[in-house]
Amino acid sequence: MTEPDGAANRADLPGRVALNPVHRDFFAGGAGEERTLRRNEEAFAQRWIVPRVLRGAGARDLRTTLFGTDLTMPVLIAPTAFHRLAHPAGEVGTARAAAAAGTIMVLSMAATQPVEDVAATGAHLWMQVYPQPDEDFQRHVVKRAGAAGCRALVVTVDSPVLGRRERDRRHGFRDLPAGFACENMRDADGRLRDIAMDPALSWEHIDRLRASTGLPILLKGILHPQDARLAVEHGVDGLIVSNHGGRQLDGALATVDALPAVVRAVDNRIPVLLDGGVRRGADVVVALALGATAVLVGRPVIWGLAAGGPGGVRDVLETLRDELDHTLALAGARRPADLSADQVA
Ligand SMILES: Cc1cc2nc3c(=O)[nH]c(=O)nc-3n(C[C@H](O)[C@H](O)[C@H](O)COP(=O)(O)O)c2cc1C
Ligand SMILES: CC(C)CC(=O)C(=O)O
Repeated sequence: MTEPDGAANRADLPGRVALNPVHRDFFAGGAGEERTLRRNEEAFAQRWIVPRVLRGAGARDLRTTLFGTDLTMPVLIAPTAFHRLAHPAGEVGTARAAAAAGTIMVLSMAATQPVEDVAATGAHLWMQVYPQPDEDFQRHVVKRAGAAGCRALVVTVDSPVLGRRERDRRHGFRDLPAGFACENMRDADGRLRDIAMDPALSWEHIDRLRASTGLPILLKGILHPQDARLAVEHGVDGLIVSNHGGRQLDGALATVDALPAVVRAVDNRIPVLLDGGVRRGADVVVALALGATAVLVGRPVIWGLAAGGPGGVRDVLETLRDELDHTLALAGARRPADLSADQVA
């Protein structure tokens, strides 16, 4: 998606705040040569919808239910770090837009505002966590998220180490500036912890997490069908096919290319979601037709927030809703479930 710059950073639009170029590169960038970042969008551009006709489909119904939560559309907000660097309204602003649009926001473990404040918007929230090797601390974070009202846990499993983001390296951008903190990384005494990434973690960690919480658990960052099967065996409730928006393993498979094999491996036992490169209603239709229950969007939400605060995020979500509705109509479907894989070439 085109990054806001130049004219898009004009200060004369409501709620618009010029984005610091270092922060813009943090949001926009990917790992290495950014091959996977580009490929996520290209892979959607190379999928073609085969419409069905004369099906009497009538008015569309985009409603979707995930783990008992009713959504107005199958488009969710992916967890992304540091929203206060995009706009002073921060994660609370993004959550206001999610509440207004009737969808779920996945709150990043690297959010710059406390989960309690974000939940106070009334938005449906899921909490994203990087599995923490200090499991007492992890249980504390999970308990706090549950107490605040988060309805599911999204465990990001594609980050045994942090990706090499060359834009950040060039800028020397390593951490949040003074005055900002990852507010959900406080321990029981209020002290801030760093987010740990640990290449030694294994399925046993997921088993213990599974045993420690009644919240539904989704694994985010699954690309291999065998990992999808293992996730089902380990009692996971949902999967997010994701390569972290090309920010972790550069050279990783594009998500829409990975989706069909994961969907086959899961065989309808749990919902499969997808993120990475979803920019248009047609992309949503392709992912749904290939078996995704819903999709998530990352950078488009950040650009909306930077451009117009909560109203900007709302515009992004409503544009996706309109495009999805329109594309479904043209594809001959009333509901997402009417789409089938033979409608994608
Ligand atoms: C600026 C930025 C920060 C991100 N932070 C997180 C994060 O804290 N946790 C996480 O699991 N994924 C994170 N992601 C990955 C997103 O959840 C998602 O997988 C990705 O952005 C989807 O691709 P898209 O941006 O092409 O829509 C981040 C992505 C971006 C762009
Ligand atoms: C601060 C990081 C842990 C979050 C991030 O940039 C990412 O997950 O891509």
